[in-house]
Amino acid sequence: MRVQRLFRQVTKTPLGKNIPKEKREPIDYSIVLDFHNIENNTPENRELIIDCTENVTSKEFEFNKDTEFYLHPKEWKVFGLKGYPGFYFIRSPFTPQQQKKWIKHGLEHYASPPNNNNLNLFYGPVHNLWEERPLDKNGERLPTYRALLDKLAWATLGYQYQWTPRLYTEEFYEEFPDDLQELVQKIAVATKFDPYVAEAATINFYSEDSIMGGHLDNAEQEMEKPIISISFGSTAVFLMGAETRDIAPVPLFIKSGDIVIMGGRSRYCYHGVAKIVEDSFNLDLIDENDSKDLKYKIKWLKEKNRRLNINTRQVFKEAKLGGKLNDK
Ligand SMILES: O=C(O)CCC(=O)C(=O)O
Ligand SMILES: [Fe+2]
Repeated sequence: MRVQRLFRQVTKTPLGKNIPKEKREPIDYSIVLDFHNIENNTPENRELIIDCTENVTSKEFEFNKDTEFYLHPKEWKVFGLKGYPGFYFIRSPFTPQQQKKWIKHGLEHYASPPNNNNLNLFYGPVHNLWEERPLDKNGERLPTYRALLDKLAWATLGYQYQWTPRLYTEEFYEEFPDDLQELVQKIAVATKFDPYVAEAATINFYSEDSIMGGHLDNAEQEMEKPIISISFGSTAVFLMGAETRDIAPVPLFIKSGDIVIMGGRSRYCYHGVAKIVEDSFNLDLIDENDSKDLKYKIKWLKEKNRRLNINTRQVFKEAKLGGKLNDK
């Protein structure tokens, strides 16, 4: 993906010396498609944007109400991308308060045992990533497991994806969270991908220097159902590629709360994250009145321009959800 290079900042001099952040050559984001600011797009990108809001939100959904987890669907703004039938972009359908609910869940439950994460591989199950530790012998409070938190890169829900053999097996299954299931099933109804059962999810934790190389998600037996991807925190430049690597991808911004649905053709396309935009953390998430715990998590996200991405998949053609669906 050559486009990827456009978002790579030069951080070192030719002699290998670090260039301080404020002295680095700024990145030019003008070619990045922005669903939040339609008028500001280049004419080429403007051509690619299809407003699907009417089609999606004028329907009478049985869930036509706001909840503590998302806004009323009539407030949703939904877009498609020309040439990618089955791709949808929902502009954040969450208030800052609702975004924080998902962030809290993501950081507390989704990233903790029995769900697998990248830390477990080295350190065994870490149950208390966020907890304050007991006072030390001088009565000083020890910090949280900061060093470990800094290394948190991914967690898995439902059928636990096995990264090395690149597969899911029925034996590695953990309960899929109901709130997330509920949300993505509503999104699937709205975008006509129902029935949809999220059987697995990956949670990705990005920080200011993270990228995700171009890849295909094709370990799922069921490829006709979309990947539903929800992000919080800082803004990413996402690259929506094609079926082969030699076709240039479309770069687009994903901001805090935005939802990307990769169904249809886009389900078979390469994609990746080229850049976490500098100083792009969603400042609406900062609220002095929040609990101490929540403020700590938000501060942790903001300090390294972090981004939390949750993406769900249906794994089996006949959804099994760990045997749960057969019990009914
Ligand atoms: O972070 C994102 O927006 C994309 C993540 C992704 O493509 C994946 O986890 O497979
Ligand atoms: Fe992916």
